[in-house]
Parts: sequence; C-alpha cells; structure tokens
Amino acid sequence: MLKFWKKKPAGTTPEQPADAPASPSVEDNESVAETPAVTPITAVEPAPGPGMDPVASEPVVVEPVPEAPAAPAEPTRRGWRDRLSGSGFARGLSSLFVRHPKLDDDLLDELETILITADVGIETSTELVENLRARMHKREFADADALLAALRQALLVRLALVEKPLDVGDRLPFVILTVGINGVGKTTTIGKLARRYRDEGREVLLAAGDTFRAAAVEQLKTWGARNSVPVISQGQDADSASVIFDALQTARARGTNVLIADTAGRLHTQGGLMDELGKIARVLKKLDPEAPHEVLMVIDGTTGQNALSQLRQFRQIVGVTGLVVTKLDGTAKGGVVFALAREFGLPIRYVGLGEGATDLRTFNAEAFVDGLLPPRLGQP
Ligand SMILES: Nc1nc2c(ncn2[C@@H]2O[C@H](COP(=O)(O)OP(=O)(O)OP(=O)(O)O)[C@@H](O)[C@H]2O)c(=O)[nH]1
Repeated sequence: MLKFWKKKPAGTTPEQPADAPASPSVEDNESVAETPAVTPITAVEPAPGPGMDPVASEPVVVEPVPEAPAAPAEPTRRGWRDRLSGSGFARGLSSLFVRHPKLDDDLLDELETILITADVGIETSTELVENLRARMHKREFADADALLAALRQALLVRLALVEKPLDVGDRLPFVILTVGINGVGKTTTIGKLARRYRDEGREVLLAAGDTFRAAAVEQLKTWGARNSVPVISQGQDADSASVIFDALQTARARGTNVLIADTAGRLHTQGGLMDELGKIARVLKKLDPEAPHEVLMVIDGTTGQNALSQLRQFRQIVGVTGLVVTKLDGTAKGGVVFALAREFGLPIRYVGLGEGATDLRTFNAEAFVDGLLPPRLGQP
C-alpha cells in the first residue's frame, strides 16, 4: 500500500511565521520579489487547474512512500583502511619505507614529494617534513616506526580542529542546504544522509532543489524511494527557492526532524546560479530566521587544490558551515582534506568512501589518518 499526502484545499493560505508581516511593506521589496509562490501539495501530478497557483510551473509533489523499506541489501561496512588504501597517498606512503629503510634525508625528501603530490599543500608538506627532519637530525627517532608515529601525530594535530560531527539536535526541522559544483556527489550524499538519519529513527524530508539538471530530480526520488523518505519536487526548471521554501513549510507542518535540500551543481564562476544560492538562503529565513542550520558544501576529494578556490567562492555567497569530502575511496589523493583544514578550519562533517547508501562516514581524524598510513612496520 502507498501512503499519499493530503491535498491542501484550494486557496489554503500558506503557513506564515508568527513574526511575518501580514502584507509586505513598500520597504520590503526584496522580500516580495523573493518570496516564492507556494503551490498546493498533492499526492499525484494533476493537470494545472482552478485552485492551483498560476505562477508556479507545476505542483509540488510529495512522493509516495513505500510501506516496506525497499533498500537493497548493503555490502558489509568495510574499514577506513580498506577504502583508503587505494589512494595515491596511501600507496606512496606504504612503499616509501620499503624503498628507504634507512632514516635519512632522501626518505624525507620523498615524503615531502608524496605529500605535495597528494594535495596536502606545499606549506603544510614543507612544514611537516622540516619539523621531522630537525627531529631526525637530533636523533629523536630510533627507527622508521618512530618516524611514522611522529608523522601520524603531526597529521592528526592538523585535523583535530575540523573533526566536529554535525549535530542535528531536536529542531523541527533541522535544515541542511547542500551546495557544490557539478558532479561532486551532492545528490548521492543526500541519499546517504537520508539513510543515516532515517536509520537513527528521525523523520526526514528531501527537497529536490536541483531543478537545473534533467535527471537530478529523478535521481533524488530514487534515493527517496530506496530509503522510504519522501521527496518534495516540482518540474525541471522550476524555481529552486520555491521548491525548498515549500519543502520547509511541509516539514514544519509535519514535524519533520531533518530537511535536506539539494541544489543545482554550479561552478563558482557562474554568477547567476551563485546568486540563486543566496536567494535560497534568504527565502528560508522568511520561515525560520535561523535556517538553513547547516550549509553543507560537498567537495570531490579527487579535485585537489581546485577545491580550495571552490570553497572560497561558495563561502562568500552562502556562508558554508560544514564540509563533506566525497570519493576518498578509489584513486582520490585525499591530501586535500589537510589543505582544507589548514586554510578554512571548517568542520568536515562526513566523508564519502563509496557509492552505496551506507558509505558515508562521520569524519574521524584518527580513522582517516590511520587509513592513509601504512600499519606500523613489522605489523601485518
Ligand atoms: N567512489 C565514489 N563515488 C561517489 C561518491 N559519492 C558520489 N559518487 C559518485 O559520483 C557521481 C556523481 O554523483 P552525484 O551525486 O550525481 O553528483 P552531483 O553533485 O549531485 O551532480 P550534479 O547534480 O551534476 O551536480 C556518481 O556516479 C556517484 O555514484 C563516493 O564517496 N565515492
């Protein structure tokens, strides 16, 4: 059996926040222009007719929720090391000590090259290696294991401040706005987050705010259906702010715990689309002045240093509050995590270690660093 959501009677007044002005004043021009038309919520997509908002392109649809979870069996969770060991970073480090069994300057020179090649960043790599070199010359390290332990400690210190898990608390709803450039894994990450929060027993709602890419809405609906999480959507090319505004209204009415909004992938150089993000954030504040409670920027771990300029630009427009670094499994260099931590100090909330629904991990600096470093020499 499918659960359908009730159609609002025609002419239903959209919910207004208690402090919202009854009618916009002349000074409130921006607010008039930016308050999106609210469309009725229906269970099916009816043809436009009387009672429907003439401004909106298509009705908002809450996807039917299958009664039994349709999630496919997930592969068993594999460890961080297993997932990270394929990266150039991990492979370089593990062969380093085999090729340079002696503690000498050549070993440290090569370590520096590995760090730089893995996108750790020149300053961090040089700082780190010069510190180890000074200690090596002072004969602080009895053997390669001791140097490895010091490297581990130095890497951990650099990540300590960004290990701050996201606490969605007990707001109704906690609003997460996801942003990022095309193809970084935003939609996939939303699907994984939906699964995670649902598994924690929270009510989740997704907003298909990526109205730009044809397949994006369908992709989100698939994730929603797979995890038994409803999705609010309008047609392609609908106003993204309108979809997300509607979704927040619905989430508030339903007492939803977490609302996760997708947005179109955009390059930080695309001015119009970047402005749209600012608009989405402003429109949400009309219903909840503190929303979005988290602006989660999704970054592709394989993009390297380019990720830094992306984040710089997005931060200016929409005030990013947390990061997800995806695709750290496979061939990702992974070092960008250190570069991001150094330049921004923004919390890294999650990392993507695969394409499956449970392949999103709360960022854990120790697990991450240990996944990159070879096991202590002499250990299996
Ligand atoms: N290996 C791996 N692949 C991932 C991960 N996260 C996402 N992907 C893959 O990356 C590709 C792009 O993911 P999407 O979620 O469609 O990316 P998007 O950012 O929503 O794309 P746009 O809508 O174009 O902006 C898909 O093939 C995903 O399966 C991850 O952590 N690891």
